[in-house]
Amino acid sequence: MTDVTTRKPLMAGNWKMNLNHLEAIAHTQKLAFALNDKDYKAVEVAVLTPFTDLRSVQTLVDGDKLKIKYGAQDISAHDSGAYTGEISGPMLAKLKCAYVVIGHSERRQYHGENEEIVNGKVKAAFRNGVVPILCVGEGLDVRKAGNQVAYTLAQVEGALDGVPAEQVEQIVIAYEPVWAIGTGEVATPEDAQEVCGAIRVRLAELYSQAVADKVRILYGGSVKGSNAAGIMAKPDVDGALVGGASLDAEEFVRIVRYRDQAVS
Ligand SMILES: O=C(CO)COP(=O)(O)O
Repeated sequence: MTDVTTRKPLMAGNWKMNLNHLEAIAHTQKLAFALNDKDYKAVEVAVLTPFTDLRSVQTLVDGDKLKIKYGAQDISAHDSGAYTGEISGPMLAKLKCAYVVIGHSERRQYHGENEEIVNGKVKAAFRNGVVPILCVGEGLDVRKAGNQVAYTLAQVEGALDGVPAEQVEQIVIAYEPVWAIGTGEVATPEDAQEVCGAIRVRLAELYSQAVADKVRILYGGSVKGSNAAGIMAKPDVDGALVGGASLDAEEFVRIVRYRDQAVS
């Protein structure tokens, strides 16, 4: 049994490598102008920006007391030192980042991030008080072979190795089937529920039902205003990690307001 009442839905926009710091300010202002207290009461809203945008977004959010949360798209496993080009947990914490995306499929694919690296980054985020949004999900070959559940659960277990229950209960896990990212190919609500539900069952086995009930599990992959309600209707889907559609303020607001849409 899952306890949906304790999990506030999270709609997080992963901007990927889009929007410079000036565009980031304009875009965040647009979102803030469109969203109201009713939205924030029902849903937590976050933007996950390129590193170069974070200081600008922080200044805007602090100055205007916005309720939008923000975070980064990657973190170093190390807290300081000779790691040219990397950004550390203490740096993100200083910018008051609420979240950091870890193990996105694009980083696994283009930057060779394996389970060990992802695990180190999850630990670095918790060490510095930044909540990881851990991305997992299978490619098309795994899906075609019908192994999506086993594959994704192995990623979850690898990423959480040695992470204590009191941290795990705060984590956000995003199930993003790689074949549905940026392709317009959305997993059906049933596909999303199958894997999100299996992740929760495994968390209950690894930790406890109480921990599993607290973890928010998002779906990601071609989420739009028109399909968000159907995905959100599933009991183990607690939000969405939105790529392309998060760059369009009106569309992202439609996703935040998924409750207004008919479940198709
Ligand atoms: O990768 C994603 C979010 O992290 C999903 O991207 P799209 O919404 O563009 O498919």
